[in-house]
Amino acid sequence: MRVEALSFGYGGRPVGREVGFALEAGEVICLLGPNGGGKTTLFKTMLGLLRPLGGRVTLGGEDIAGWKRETLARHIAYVPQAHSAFFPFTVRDIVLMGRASQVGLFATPGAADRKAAEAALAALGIERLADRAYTEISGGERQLTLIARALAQEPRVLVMDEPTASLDFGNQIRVLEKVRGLARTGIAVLLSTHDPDHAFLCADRVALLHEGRLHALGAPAEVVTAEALRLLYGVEVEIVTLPESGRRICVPSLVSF
Ligand SMILES: Nc1ncnc2c1ncn2[C@@H]1O[C@H](COP(=O)(O)OP(=O)(O)OP(=O)(O)O)[C@@H](O)[C@H]1O
Repeated sequence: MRVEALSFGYGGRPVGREVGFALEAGEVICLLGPNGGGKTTLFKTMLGLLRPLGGRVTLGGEDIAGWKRETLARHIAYVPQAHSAFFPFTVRDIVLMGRASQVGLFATPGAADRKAAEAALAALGIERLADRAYTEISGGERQLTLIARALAQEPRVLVMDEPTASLDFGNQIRVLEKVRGLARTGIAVLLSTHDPDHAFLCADRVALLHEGRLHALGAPAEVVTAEALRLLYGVEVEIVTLPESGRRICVPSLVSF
């Protein structure tokens, strides 16, 4: 998938300008940027939910602007920020809805669809929630359900908006592991996060969105620096390399200490 000189925003008012990058099969790109920085707006534009103010988004060389919703959904899955629920569908039904792009919105799901849904529930370790109402589970459990729904879709590209935001520490790590596993199967993953350590844990490349522009894009060690985090978030951070593993971690400091 390619994003080419993309400008995006609402009602003709740009939030981001001239953003360009290619998301390759089998890679994970982490998008970092401050609150209100335009990450969700970029994603919605990449998914064809918002019309670009300039530039274009292509998949397999074709501009997605002319694609029907169903065609898009056959290739790209979206995990939105965990939302509140209104209809008491079961978790299994929500995950099965991920198959709608494969079977058609009003077609009855077949055995293969049910199998894909069960496999997605198992992959996220939430089989025990399958018969619970989506309106009666926790925010983190909803997030896991939405990820399972995206998996059931069997997409080429997976766009995830802060997929770890409402998860407990264990589930954050398990979801990042899952993301790496998906990339190994050839899926291209773009995810936003507010935790730069997550970029160190799971990203092949990191993109920084600053004041509506792509400030940097590259290997985590090159892009996630103390200077960059100061610029993005206005805080002091030390990047420490662990002696045994060579892994990097971010250690923020409190100014008043
Ligand atoms: N529907 C909308 N109409 C008009 N402006 C919007 C709309 N949604 C968001 N915005 C504005 O667009 C800007 C970018 O918002 P966006 O949600 O893309 O940021 P974000 O990086 O995803 O933020 P966060 O990290 O807080 O989720 C913000 O200034 C926001 O107020």
